[in-house]
Amino acid sequence: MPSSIPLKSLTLTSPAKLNLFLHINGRLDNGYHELQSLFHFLDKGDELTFQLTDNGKVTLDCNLPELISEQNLIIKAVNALTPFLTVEHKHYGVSINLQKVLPMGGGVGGGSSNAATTLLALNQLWQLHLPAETLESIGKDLGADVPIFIRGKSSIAEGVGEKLFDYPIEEKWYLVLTPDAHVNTALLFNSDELPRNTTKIDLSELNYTGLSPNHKNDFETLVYKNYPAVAKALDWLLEYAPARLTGTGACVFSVFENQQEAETIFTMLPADLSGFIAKGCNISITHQQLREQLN
Ligand SMILES: C[C@](O)(CO)[C@H](O)COP(=O)(O)OP(=O)(O)OC[C@H]1O[C@@H](n2ccc(N)nc2=O)[C@H](O)[C@@H]1O
Ligand SMILES: Nc1ncnc2c1ncn2[C@@H]1O[C@H](COP(=O)(O)OP(=O)(O)OP(=O)(O)O)[C@@H](O)[C@H]1O
Repeated sequence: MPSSIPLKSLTLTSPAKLNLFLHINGRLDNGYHELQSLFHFLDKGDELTFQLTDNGKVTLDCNLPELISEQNLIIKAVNALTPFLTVEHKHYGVSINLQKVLPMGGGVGGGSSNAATTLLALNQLWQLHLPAETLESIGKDLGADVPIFIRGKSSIAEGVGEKLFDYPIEEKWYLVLTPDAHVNTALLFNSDELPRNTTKIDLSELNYTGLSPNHKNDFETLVYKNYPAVAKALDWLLEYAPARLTGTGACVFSVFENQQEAETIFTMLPADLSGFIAKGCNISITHQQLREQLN
């Protein structure tokens, strides 16, 4: 498509992320935590369709009607971009459809991913031409993980999560279990029982080779203790392979060399547990699709 003809619509997958490790290194005076975490993308996500309109209106439709609200991070992302519309484009609106697939409050970052996908899509549809750094800066006010989804590259996060460094790894297959538990991120960060003294890794010496004991998720013990559904899922996975919590949970995952190995374990999943299989990606699927649709 010639670049002079504006796109009328975009359909993009808004992917899940996993925190392959998550170390808490300390607590700052403002209550926030210094951390180090390896973020990797999965090839599974929510489907978002954006239709350009010329009525100045923003609408959101969703397969889960309870998600249609001004609090939805998609709407917040749209609102954060409207000040960037120029006078001649003030009539631009957008009609958005969200097909929610990812578990919510599961540590796979669905809400942050949706916000980032929205910023990336509207930057194209509304022809805002904002550089990635500006989108990341807008995104960080919507959620700590939004900039990572905007960058779209497997990354190590440092500081309170704002310092990002590319960290591509071998792309493998993940079995993710989705326990029926809603963890409260802020509460966990504030727990007296959260370990906060993991030694900071010198990133020039980091050699990530999978779920080895060299790396961990510092929330895991706390979440295991307080959320029986997470404990059950983790215990089940550990029967077959090393397993870990992502983010502050509730999802847990194991990694496999190929799809077949992951499928073999998945077929043994008891009826009272649920999950999915996905491939790890160094480049977010949103970015892969944007490249294809813009060329
Ligand atoms: C830890 C991660 O799960 C890793 O993916 C995410 O960064 C958390 O992202 P999120 O759920 O979007 O959480 P945010 O809304 O940014 O932060 C929720 C709360 O967690 C605490 N918080 C968050 C990040 C950080 N470095 N230190 C903190 O202490 C703060 O109390 C904050 O109010
Ligand atoms: N577009 C959205 N999709 C999902 N949840 C949203 C969205 N917008 C707002 N939310 C709210 O955010 C909450 C957490 O959603 P999300 O799926 O991002 O959690 P998460 O996977 O635990 O993320 P993280 O790993 O960043 O902690 C939901 O319970 C919901 O109330």
